[in-house]
Amino acid sequence: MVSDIKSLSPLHTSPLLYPFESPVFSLSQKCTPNFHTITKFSKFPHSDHLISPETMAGGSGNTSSSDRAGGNDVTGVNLTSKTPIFGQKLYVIIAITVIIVTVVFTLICVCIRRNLNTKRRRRMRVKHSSGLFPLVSETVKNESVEKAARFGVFRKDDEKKEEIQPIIKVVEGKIGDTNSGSNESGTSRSEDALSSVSAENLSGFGWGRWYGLSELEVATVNFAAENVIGEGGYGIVYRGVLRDGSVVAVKNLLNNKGQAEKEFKVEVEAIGKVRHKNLVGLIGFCADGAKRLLVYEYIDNGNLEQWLHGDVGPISPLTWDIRMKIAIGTAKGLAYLHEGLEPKVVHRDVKSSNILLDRKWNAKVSDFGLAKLLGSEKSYVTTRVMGTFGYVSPDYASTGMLNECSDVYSFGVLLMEIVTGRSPVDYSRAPGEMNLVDWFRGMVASRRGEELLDPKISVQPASRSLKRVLLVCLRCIDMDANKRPKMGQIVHMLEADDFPYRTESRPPRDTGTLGSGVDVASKASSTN
Ligand SMILES: Nc1ncnc2c1ncn2[C@@H]1O[C@H](COP(=O)(O)OP(=O)(O)OP(=O)(O)O)[C@@H](O)[C@H]1O
Repeated sequence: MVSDIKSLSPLHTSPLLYPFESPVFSLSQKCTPNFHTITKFSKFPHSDHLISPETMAGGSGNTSSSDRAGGNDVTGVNLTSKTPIFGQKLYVIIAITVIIVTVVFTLICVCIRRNLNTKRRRRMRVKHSSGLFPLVSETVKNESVEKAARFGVFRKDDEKKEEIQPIIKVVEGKIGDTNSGSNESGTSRSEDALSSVSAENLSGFGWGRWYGLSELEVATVNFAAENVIGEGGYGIVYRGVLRDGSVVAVKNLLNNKGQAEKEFKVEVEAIGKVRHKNLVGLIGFCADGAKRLLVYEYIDNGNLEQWLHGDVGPISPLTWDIRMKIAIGTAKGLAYLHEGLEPKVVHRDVKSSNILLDRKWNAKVSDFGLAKLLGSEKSYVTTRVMGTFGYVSPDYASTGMLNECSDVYSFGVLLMEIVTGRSPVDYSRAPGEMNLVDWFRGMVASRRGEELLDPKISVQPASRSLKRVLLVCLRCIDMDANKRPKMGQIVHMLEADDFPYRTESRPPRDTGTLGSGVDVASKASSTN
């Protein structure tokens, strides 16, 4: 027994552990006296004040004096003796206690640490959130930016650009001369005036930037095929990325018998200085030898023709409201050309492939290659008939006399295309439906206006809204060019909610002119 005790580590003889040993040192006893007693006991085993070793040893009384003298009289600390706790031996209980205390302590530490980390993270989240939009994880953000860049969808400062775009800058002073007169055919005097503008003195225009050919070659990777956006009658359009990272559209004009030079000058003259939210901005140019290139702001969502006639599935993403937004935007762009500039600009090629769209479905009128300038003192210019089949007004086609009313007619056809989803001329349709204008008039005249709606529009507009738009279409294609509304009026008609009802309440004379959609249809048909 004694040898057993001797072999025990000091920990086992620690007086603090005595309370587990005997009822004498039970936990119910006050701590201090016990501690004091125990300490004293270990130092002075014979003290009178001490509880006898016999008592501590459970009354065995077998402890030798030598043991006591050596300070090892720990008979009361028999670690192998059984305790009342589940009948376990003391050292087992001690070991379990030590383990439990260690585990609990570790758990507490872990909990405190975790709590601190969560608080710190919460603080960071609040710091980075504006509260206006949900936070996106960096991985997702990077992925979408990369994807966008790969597909040329947008760049970071696109939003900023959009805020800058709506600035309307009126052309300062006249550009070139304009003319009118029924004796001229072919090249007009305005074109003659334009031809005096050489590539070398373009810098005198005071707008845009002169790009070096090499700069545009780098931007388009040597005019690589994979950067081709599309090809029109006047050149190939490429997507390019300039040195500063901005994305542009570069039109490489075809140099066909000096055509490039001509188109170049016309575009530069017509829209060089013009800035309007609904007109594609011409931001610069390049003239190098015989080569002529135009640099435009890049519009990232294709053109209206693709969205109306492309493969978009059974339901078009172009809802009625989006279509109206596009129509109104286009009308505003044209209204600016006709009514906001001096000399006014007649576009001459209004059609769906020339209406570019951004990601917010803002319409941007593009392709001013056929544009004509028309001074306020002239009511028309006579010129070669140019434009696109199906959109050209019959009066201009038959006389060659051009003014803004021709654009209004083309806009009317475009609006029909927007409503119906049909092309102006479609040979794949039944004979009575090949020509959109004729079919459209006939349908409205027979009070079948509702059937005109593009079946790919999932949610039908209110009949009142549809009627209003049908009416605008018919007014734009009036056979009497002078009766067609101005583009500014068209903007108001399309934007006004109660337009048809206001006109219905007009006196009979006016009703005869405007009337309801159906009345006008009958009138329009009869004038045809
Ligand atoms: N600034 C631009 N941003 C993005 N795409 C453009 C831009 N300008 C033109 N495009 C696209 O390039 C293509 C060719 O345009 P372009 O104006 O040369 O010809 P078009 O209008 O298609 O045909 P047309 O010669 O009969 O007028 C079109 O698909 C058009 O959508």
